[in-house]
Amino acid sequence: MLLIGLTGSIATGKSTISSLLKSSPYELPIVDADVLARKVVEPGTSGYNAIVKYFGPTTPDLLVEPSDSMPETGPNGKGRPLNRPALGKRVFGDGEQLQKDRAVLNGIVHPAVRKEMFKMVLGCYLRGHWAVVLDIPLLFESKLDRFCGVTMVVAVSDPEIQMKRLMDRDAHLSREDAENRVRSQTDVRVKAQRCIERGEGNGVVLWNDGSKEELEVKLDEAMKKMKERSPEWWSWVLLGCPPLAFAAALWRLWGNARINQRWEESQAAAKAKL
Ligand SMILES: CC(C)(COP(=O)(O)OP(=O)(O)OC[C@H]1O[C@@H](n2cnc3c(N)ncnc32)[C@H](O)[C@@H]1O)[C@@H](O)C(=O)NCCC(=O)NCCS
Ligand SMILES: Nc1ncnc2c1ncn2[C@@H]1O[C@H](COP(=O)(O)OP(=O)(O)OP(=O)(O)O)[C@@H](O)[C@H]1O
Repeated sequence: MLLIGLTGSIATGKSTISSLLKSSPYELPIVDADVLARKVVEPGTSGYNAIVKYFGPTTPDLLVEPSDSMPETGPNGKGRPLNRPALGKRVFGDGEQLQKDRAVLNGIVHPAVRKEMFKMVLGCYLRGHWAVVLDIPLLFESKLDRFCGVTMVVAVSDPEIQMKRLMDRDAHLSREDAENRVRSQTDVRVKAQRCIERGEGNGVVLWNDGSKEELEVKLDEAMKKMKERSPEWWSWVLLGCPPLAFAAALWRLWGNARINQRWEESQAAAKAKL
């Protein structure tokens, strides 16, 4: 089964692409890291408890305010849900403390997300899907690209377009909040370059500065090429022969480790030149 790692930066169009891939003619299963990241911090989970313990004492508005519709102990007695915009203010940006707090939050959320992802991917493999889309904003940062047959980066070349789409969609964010969120991630053009350097067939960049219709056409071309390289019969062969599937996965891991080593060396060489 082909793992398609879909990434980009905030508001560059990942969800737009994943909803296209979910529907006809592709009808691919989607594993959405943002959705899982919400699930693993619901009241009562160990993720929720760890966040409340670490951030609670210094973040007075960490939980949703009690109200007529929100009891003090939460809707099911397990605590009130996290106030996500408040937690976002606490961790997004590039100050030292913000980076430290973000690393703590990532350390709580990411392992739980990876566990859920693994279960979902296994389910897709057992159902005989030829491919599954892993929609992961921090695909490269969390090194999950190692497991992907193809990485797909949705990027915009003009930062102003990204900022405008983010602020139009999330009207509650001030410009400063929006900039802090963008700055909390690797620049999307760097992700696009990294994707290109994976080479033909291993990396696809979808530039999304134009209209949604243009994006759809680009996606269609990319998916046609991908399907040619990874035909459906191959996923049935792998399903019928788990040792072969295991060997193919190891081969992929090794190939990706080499790709990533080349990228890190080129980044180090570029830094040394400065
Ligand atoms: C800080 C939180 C509570 C803010 O929640 P909010 O509902 O406002 O935003 P949401 O979760 O929808 O994220 C929106 C976008 O922000 C970006 N983002 C989220 N978390 C991070 C992070 N740790 N680092 C950089 N960018 C991030 C992603 O592009 C994401 O698509 C939330 O983003 C969070 O729990 N983040 C840590 C977990 C994480 O890394 N999630 C990303 C996928 S695993
Ligand atoms: N080509 C486009 N033209 C106009 N608007 C677009 C285009 N592509 C995406 N958008 C809009 O931009 C906003 C951000 O897109 P989307 O939600 O797909 O981004 P995302 O990368 O999934 O964001 P996040 O990282 O926050 O989950 C949405 O409101 C979407 O409708």
